[in-house]
Amino acid sequence: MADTPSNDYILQTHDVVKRYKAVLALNRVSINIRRATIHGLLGENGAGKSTLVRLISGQTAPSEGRIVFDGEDVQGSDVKQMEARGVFLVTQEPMIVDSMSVADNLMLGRWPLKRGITRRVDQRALMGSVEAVLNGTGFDPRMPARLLSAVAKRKLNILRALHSGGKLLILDEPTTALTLADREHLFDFMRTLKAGGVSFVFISHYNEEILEICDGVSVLRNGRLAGEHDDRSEINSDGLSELVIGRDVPLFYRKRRDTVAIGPEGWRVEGLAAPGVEVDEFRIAPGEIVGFAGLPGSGAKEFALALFGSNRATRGRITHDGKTGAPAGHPGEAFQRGIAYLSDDRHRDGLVGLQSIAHNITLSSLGHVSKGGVIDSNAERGVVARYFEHFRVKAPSAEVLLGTLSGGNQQKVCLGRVLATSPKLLILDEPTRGIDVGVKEEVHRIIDTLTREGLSVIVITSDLDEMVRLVDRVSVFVCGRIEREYTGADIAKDAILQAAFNAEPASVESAGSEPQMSQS
Ligand SMILES: Nc1ncnc2c1ncn2[C@@H]1O[C@H](COP(=O)(O)OP(=O)(O)OP(=O)(O)O)[C@@H](O)[C@H]1O
Repeated sequence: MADTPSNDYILQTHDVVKRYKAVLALNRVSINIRRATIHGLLGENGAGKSTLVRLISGQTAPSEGRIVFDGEDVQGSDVKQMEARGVFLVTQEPMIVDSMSVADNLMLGRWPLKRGITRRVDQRALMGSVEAVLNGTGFDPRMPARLLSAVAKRKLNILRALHSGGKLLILDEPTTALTLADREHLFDFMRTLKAGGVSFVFISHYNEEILEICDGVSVLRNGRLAGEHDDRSEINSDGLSELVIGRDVPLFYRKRRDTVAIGPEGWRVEGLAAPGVEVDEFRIAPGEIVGFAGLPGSGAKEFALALFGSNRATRGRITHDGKTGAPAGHPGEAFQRGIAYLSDDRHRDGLVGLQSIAHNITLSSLGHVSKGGVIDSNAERGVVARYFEHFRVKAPSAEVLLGTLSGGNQQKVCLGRVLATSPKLLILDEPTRGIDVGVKEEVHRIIDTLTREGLSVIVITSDLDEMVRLVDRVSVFVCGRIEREYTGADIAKDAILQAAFNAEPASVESAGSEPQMSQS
C-alpha cells in the first residue's frame, strides 16, 4: 500500500497515534483511501474506529502522526476547517429538525436572508439553491421533515454534507435501525454519489454490508491497523472476521428445542390488549427462546412493551408460577415479577456516563447484592466481574467511567445490567446492535446457557441471521396480532420476511418502511 502522498488517494493517515491518558486508542495507524470509492472501516468494539474518524474530521487532534487530505497536510485543522476542505462526519442520528422543511434542513444555519432589518429567510433564493442538489433524489424541498422516513432523514443528512461541498463523507454505522429495503435505498444512493466522484468511509459491524458496498477496507484491531485491501476481490467474509478478531470466529447455532409443554413455570398470556397490539394467546416455556418479527408498528415491539409494563395493557391475563393476574402496570412491577427488558436505546435504559462501569452493571440489581439495605461489596464485585469479563468489556478496569467506553462496549454493559437482575423472562430488543462479530457470538452463547437454567427469552432483532441461529420459535406480528408462528426447520429468513411483507403489502408501500429486519 502506498505510503507517499498520491493523487490516487483522497485521504491518507501516516502513523497516527491517539492517547487518552493511559489508553492508547490508536497506535501508528496508516490508512489509504482511494478517490471516488466506498472504503469500509471495521474493527471490534473499542478497536479505534470512532477515534480515527474523529481525527480525520478534525474533532480531535492526533497525539502524533500526519493526516493528508486531497494531497495536503491537514493536521491541526478543526471541524470547521475540515468541513471547508470537504470532510464531513455523518453520525447515526440525523441532525434533522422535524419542524422545518426539507429545504430548510438542507441549508441549516446557512439560509439566504432577505435584506432589511427583519432578516427573514429568502424562500425563493432558498428553493433556487437547493434545487440542483435535490434534483433526481425524489425529495420535495417543501415537505416537512417530520414526514420523512428514517432512511430519508439519513439521505438528507448526506445531501446536506454534499451541498456544503462534501468530498469525503464518513458514515458511522449508517444502517443501524434501517430496514432491509431502506438499507438498499441508502446503498443505491451512495453508489450514485460515488459515480459522481464522492468518496466515503463506511463503518459497519456487518461483513455482508462491507462486501456488498465497499471497494476497499481497513481493519483496526486494538488500536492498530490489522489489514487493508483496496481490491474487492481480495476480501471475503471469513477473512474479514479473522482480521477483526485475529482468529476465525465460529458462528453459534443454537440446538433448537422442540416445542415443549410450558408447565407451571412457563408464561401464558391471554386476551391482552395494549396500544398497538391485541394478542389472544401467547406462551413461552422455561428455557425457550422466541423471536418476535414484524414491520415497525406491527405489534412485535408493542407486545414486548406491554409485557414489561412500559405500555399499559387495557385488558389481559398473565399466568406464571401458578398465579394469574393482570399484566404489569409499570416496569417496576414487571421487574418484581422477574421480567427484564433490554431496550434498543441504551440512553433510554438510563446508562449513566459519569458513573463507573461497575455501578452501571449493578444499578438495576442492587437488591441482589445488598443485605438489609447495605451493599455487599463482595457480592457486587462478583456480579461485576462476571459480566465485565464475560463480555470482554474493553476498559482498563470496571472502575472506569462508562462515558469513556466505545459505543459497542456500552451496549455490553447494558446487557450485563439486565442479566445481573437474574430475570425469569428476559426481553431483548436488538441485543447485539453495535456489538462486534466476536462478542455477538459470545452473547448468543451466554443467552443459550442461561436458557438451560430455565430462563425464558424473547428476542426482537433486525438481524435475521441472528434470529434464525438463536431462537426456537418465531412469532410474526402483523397489524397488532400474531399472524404466523414458525418452529424447527421452518424458521428461515425468507419465510419470516414473506410473512411480514405479504400480509400487508399496501401499508408497506404507503408507510415507506419495511420489516423491522434490516440485516441480511
Ligand atoms: N474520551 C476518551 N477517554 C478515554 N478513553 C477513550 C475516550 N474515547 C475513546 N476512548 C477509548 O479509546 C478506545 C477506542 O474507542 P473507539 O470509540 O474509537 O472504538 P470503536 O472502534 O469506535 O468501538 P465501537 O465499535 O464500540 O464503537 C476504547 O478503548 C475507548 O474506551
